[in-house]
Amino acid sequence: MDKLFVEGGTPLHGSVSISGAKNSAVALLPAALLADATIKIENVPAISDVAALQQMLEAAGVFVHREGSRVTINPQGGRPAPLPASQVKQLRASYYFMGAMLGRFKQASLTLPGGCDLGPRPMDQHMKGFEALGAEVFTEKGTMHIRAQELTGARIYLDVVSVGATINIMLAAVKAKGRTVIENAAKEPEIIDVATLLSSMGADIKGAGTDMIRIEGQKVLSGCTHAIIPDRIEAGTYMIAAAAAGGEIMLEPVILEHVEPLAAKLEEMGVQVEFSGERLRVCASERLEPIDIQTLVHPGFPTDLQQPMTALLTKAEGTSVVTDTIYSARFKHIDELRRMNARVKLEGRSALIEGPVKLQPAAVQVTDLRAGAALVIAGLMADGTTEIVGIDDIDRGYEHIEKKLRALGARIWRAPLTAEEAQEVREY
Ligand SMILES: CC(=O)N[C@H]1[C@@H](OP(=O)(O)OP(=O)(O)OC[C@H]2O[C@@H](n3ccc(=O)[nH]c3=O)[C@H](O)[C@@H]2O)O[C@H](CO)[C@@H](O)[C@@H]1O
Ligand SMILES: C=C(OP(=O)(O)O)C(=O)O
Repeated sequence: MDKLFVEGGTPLHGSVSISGAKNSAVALLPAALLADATIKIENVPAISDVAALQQMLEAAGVFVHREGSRVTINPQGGRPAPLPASQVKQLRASYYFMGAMLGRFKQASLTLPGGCDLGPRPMDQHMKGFEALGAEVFTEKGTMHIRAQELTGARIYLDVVSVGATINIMLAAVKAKGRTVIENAAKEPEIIDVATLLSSMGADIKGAGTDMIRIEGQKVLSGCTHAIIPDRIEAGTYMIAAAAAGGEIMLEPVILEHVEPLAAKLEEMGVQVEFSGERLRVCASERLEPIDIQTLVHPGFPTDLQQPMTALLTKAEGTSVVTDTIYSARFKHIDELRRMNARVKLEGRSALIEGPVKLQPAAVQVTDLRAGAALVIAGLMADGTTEIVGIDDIDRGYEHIEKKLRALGARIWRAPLTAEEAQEVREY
């Protein structure tokens, strides 16, 4: 276990290269189980969520080889073996093994997945989808079991717009008999990315990226090569970091439409954002206007950037209101920001952030992945050295965060925790 030190006060300058999207990668690796031949996935981020998924695939008898950012997966030796609970609990996306194993083996057994603690994260819509396809779902001693004699296409209306349920149902439905229609589907770019991989494998999927997805099931899916889209949340985090620390940075590659909701909000604050092809330039402003933000399903403002934005808004000149309509309790970072002198009031699902304040360095604890990003950004703004523990959560989703920030001129470094500190983080 490590901790991060961030010495604030240095503006960011230079270029940062954006890795492949975490939320695509974590679905694409399990999706490879569905193929009858080798799948090559390019632009795979070097993050601990991916490492855990690799171990889970290997536990299921699948050959996985990583070379640089390319991962080769040969799923032919795959079997519906129980997956190691310690890895399953490490991340939310372990749940994609349910859809992928159900599609491939007509059965799956999994302990409840982990991931960020953002308030209740039920999986009823995933189960509703699996049951509609003909599976029986039951839980025994904390393990979920899903079994089907045969999977048959069905019309499935999602009561809640869910990224995970949409992808999980797609994974099972590509191997079901006949046509599946997912109504009120989520429209996030990562869903299109998963559909692109499955289509390259020979699946027949129409409408990914709209709220109605139609899938004609196939008996056999072939091998292919697929490159993951750039991570819009990682890109967004560096955009916010530049606005917070000051300076001017270039990000590449970035897909304009994917970061548009954030770019629009930063521009409202007075930050300059310019696109040229897949390059994006962010130029900070001395004076930042306060803004209101509501997180929404795509193409609305992404909840995953709500926490980093809260940190930035402590610098705006006036009161900003951030409302998270997706997660009721995605505010655990607020207490840590308050330790750094932030003035934030919580009212239900909204945070009222009063600015501008000069953030002070403190010893702070990461409570979840994007809370970690928020604390790094706060550290870049603070007058002195901030010490951040619990950074395993940051490593779940950001490839070499301190190296990328250092290359932009930030003073940030990593050091091992003492035995006592490690114990405190475990007990937190
Ligand atoms: C690995 C991954 O891709 N994680 C992302 C994914 O999480 P995840 O797929 O878990 O998020 P969902 O889109 O499913 O959740 C959205 C909302 O629906 C609710 N819900 C979800 C499923 C369900 O069966 N029942 C239900 O009520 C959730 O509690 C939440 O309030 O999308 C979230 C919303 O963009 C992002 O914050 C996460 O980064
Ligand atoms: C909430 C997130 O991740 P997960 O769903 O994996 O917990 C995130 O990426 O911000």
